[in-house]
Amino acid sequence: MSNNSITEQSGFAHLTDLPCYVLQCGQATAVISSYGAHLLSYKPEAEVELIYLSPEAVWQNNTPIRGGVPVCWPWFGPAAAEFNPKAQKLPNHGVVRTEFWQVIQQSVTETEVRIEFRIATKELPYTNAPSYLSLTLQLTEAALILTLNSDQGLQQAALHSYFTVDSVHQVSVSTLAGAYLDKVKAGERFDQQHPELKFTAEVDRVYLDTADELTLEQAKNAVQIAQQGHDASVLWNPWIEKAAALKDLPDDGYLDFVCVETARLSLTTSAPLHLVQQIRYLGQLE
Ligand SMILES: O=P(O)(O)OC[C@H]1O[C@H](O)[C@H](O)[C@@H](O)[C@@H]1O
Repeated sequence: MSNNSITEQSGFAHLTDLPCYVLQCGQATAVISSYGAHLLSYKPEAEVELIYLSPEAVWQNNTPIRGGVPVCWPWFGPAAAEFNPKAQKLPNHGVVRTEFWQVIQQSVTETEVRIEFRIATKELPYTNAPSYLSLTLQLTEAALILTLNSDQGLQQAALHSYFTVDSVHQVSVSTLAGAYLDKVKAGERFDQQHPELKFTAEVDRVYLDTADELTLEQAKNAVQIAQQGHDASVLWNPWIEKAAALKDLPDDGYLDFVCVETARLSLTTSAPLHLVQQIRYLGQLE
């Protein structure tokens, strides 16, 4: 008999009263909130946390949680004109980060623990919008898999994962190739020169046509990030000045995480969404 389980819990870390579900599969645990269907923690082993949550994150008053894995949908970043025909003031990264989602399925087996959240689209400011979004979290002993699904319609989406690191100065993400748009340089297009990206300044890059697998390596350990259904991966670290400007991040908080985001950003397709990010701990490095 396994001790695999799903348990409801009120609050996680300093986020008192936040409604959460704790999943356990063998030694692995994950914590996800129904607010934003927001993953807050993934520990493949008891003492190993892979996800960063800002100690200054808040969730009341329509604020998205800083850290974890925010779900960006149905647009990414500031809403493009296609999503915003009336040029309204719209939230960054869409509308589902600050909504409560419904749990529609839970299952616990010997090998996998799974929970599925769903949210129906409220009135969106544009036509040709999809009607729902669902997020499935699958936890096994070997990996955590997040999957976003929705029906047809114009939509962008991202699993905006914040990975915790010992020091941003000792992190690299590989294997990167091809073109990227550099949002730090007004979206200008560049070609990646090295297969590895190291963080030495603000990074906000949209890599187009990225590999299906990326590796986040730091001094002591490594994490594999496998993706499907994406047309881009976004790498982000706000660095010193932007971190200081973010109210819900400590000034030196930028040292403690990098974001590796699996995204679908195309504005020229209305195909149903199926976006997957799988996180696998590769363990201690020799
Ligand atoms: O502050 P947020 O709305 O959560 O956005 C945080 C960041 O998300 C993504 O990584 C974008 O590429 C960045 O431009 C943005 O600053």
